[in-house]
Amino acid sequence: MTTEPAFVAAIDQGTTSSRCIVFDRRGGIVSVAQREHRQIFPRPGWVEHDAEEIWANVVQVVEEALDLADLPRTRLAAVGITNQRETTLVWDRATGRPVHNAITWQDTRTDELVRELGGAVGQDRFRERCGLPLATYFSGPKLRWLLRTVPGLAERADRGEVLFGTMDSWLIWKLTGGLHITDVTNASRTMLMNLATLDWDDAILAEFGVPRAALPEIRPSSAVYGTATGVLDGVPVAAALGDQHAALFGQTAFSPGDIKSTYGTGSFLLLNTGESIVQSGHGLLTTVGYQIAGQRAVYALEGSIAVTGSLVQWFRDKLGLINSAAEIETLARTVADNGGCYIVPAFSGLFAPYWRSEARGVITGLTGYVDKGHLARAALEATAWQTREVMDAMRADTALDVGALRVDGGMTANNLLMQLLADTLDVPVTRPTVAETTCLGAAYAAGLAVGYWPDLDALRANWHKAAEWAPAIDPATRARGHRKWRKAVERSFDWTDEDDLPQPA
Ligand SMILES: Nc1ncnc2c1ncn2[C@@H]1O[C@H](COP(=O)(O)OP(=O)(O)O)[C@@H](O)[C@H]1O
Ligand SMILES: O=P(O)(O)OC[C@H](O)CO
Repeated sequence: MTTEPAFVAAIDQGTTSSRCIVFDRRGGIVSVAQREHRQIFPRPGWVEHDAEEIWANVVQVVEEALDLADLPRTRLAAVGITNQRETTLVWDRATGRPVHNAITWQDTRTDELVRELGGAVGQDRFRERCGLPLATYFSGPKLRWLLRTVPGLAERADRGEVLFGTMDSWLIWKLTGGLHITDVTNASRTMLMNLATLDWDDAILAEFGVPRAALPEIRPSSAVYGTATGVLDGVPVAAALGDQHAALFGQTAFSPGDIKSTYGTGSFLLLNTGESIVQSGHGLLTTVGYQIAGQRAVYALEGSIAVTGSLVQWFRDKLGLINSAAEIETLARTVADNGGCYIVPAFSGLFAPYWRSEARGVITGLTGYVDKGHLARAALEATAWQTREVMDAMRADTALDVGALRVDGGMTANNLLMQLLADTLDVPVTRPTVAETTCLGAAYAAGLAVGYWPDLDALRANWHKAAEWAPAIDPATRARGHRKWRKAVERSFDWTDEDDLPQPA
């Protein structure tokens, strides 16, 4: 029996669960294990995670995935990490204990602090250096909140006694027994990293009141950081990427103009812009796509959409119109079109390209003719139109020829949605054979770092199209739909008022 390392593992530490997948050399899935963790809601708008619980889950899913594959850890050539982005943790350097629960990316407790940091100049004050608008979404404001709020923490951070990290850093620290590292993609979501130098930006650090002593070393996404101890004893820890960046890598979107969209609870489009740092004039984020050790970073433009799959969950859990997410397709297929109805799911404002926190959801175009089938269809169309607006922004920001859209994520099981996307975008939509592109991307980056895969071409050769949808509606129908969608979006604006009561979590 051979004992050569012949597999690569990926750990995906997501918003609702942690997973481990073992892959073979063709990028095929050998085993999967997954565990959910608690969502902690201390107050309306606050969402925390217990980092110790997450670590315990990670250990369990790694053990389970190895057991299921019937593999000892010695058969792993490397492990790669991918993670929910922006979620912020501070822990004690000496004890390794978190000083506070992790503050997640959806948490809006820094609303006021963000307005204060923006001052008269507003949300784009730091954009040129870090690629991001000032928003509660990113790690920097969350870290500032912790340093200001937890008694004695700022002084301890100055003395280097406590460490900041996103979930990649936490897992690398735990896996390696004490290396304090992050990768360029995760660092690019903090607001604290300068996109051009790929180092922490001293001027921003000073404004946010963050000492360098608390920050991890920034490394490429694909590089050997160290060797694991404990559950993966002896296995090289060789990659880290934010989950959306990992999906870009897993889709082998390595050339400028390549674009992927991941359809889960929300949706995230990333467009590879090569070595160019493209500043968006149309509401997109500039971010690092990935960096391979010894090479220059590859940048990306990102369009983040807050609500897509969660609208389907709302149909199921709050309206009771369907029993499962998949049933939305059956219901939407009972009608030929949306019956004039449009849904803008601005449940907590609108992200890209609008960034309107005061917007709220609307259902518009209602007549007595509209039935639940039309509503279901409008819900799917909302995902398509939101994607279209992000792609339009990408086209406006770059001269890149955006070809087919590579899709992945839970919603891509919906074939009607895939056709609606192709019709709305007027580009082909392709779905790969391996839908787990996030884990696959982390595995690819780790395998590349240890020579398990020789180069990007070997990874490209692993990508196979499972299905493709071509645009099939006439331009006049598309244009009419677009016009109506824009009118519907405008009706969602300016909804919240100063004296609105906070909504319970
Ligand atoms: N057949 C389907 N049609 C439409 N939406 C779906 C379908 N299957 C799953 N979803 C939606 O996809 C989301 C789950 O996708 P997943 O990739 O697991 O998300 P995440 O990684 O964000 O948890 C849920 O919001 C669910 O409502
Ligand atoms: O864990 P997910 O899949 O919900 O992704 C979260 C994103 O990384 C947030 O930016």
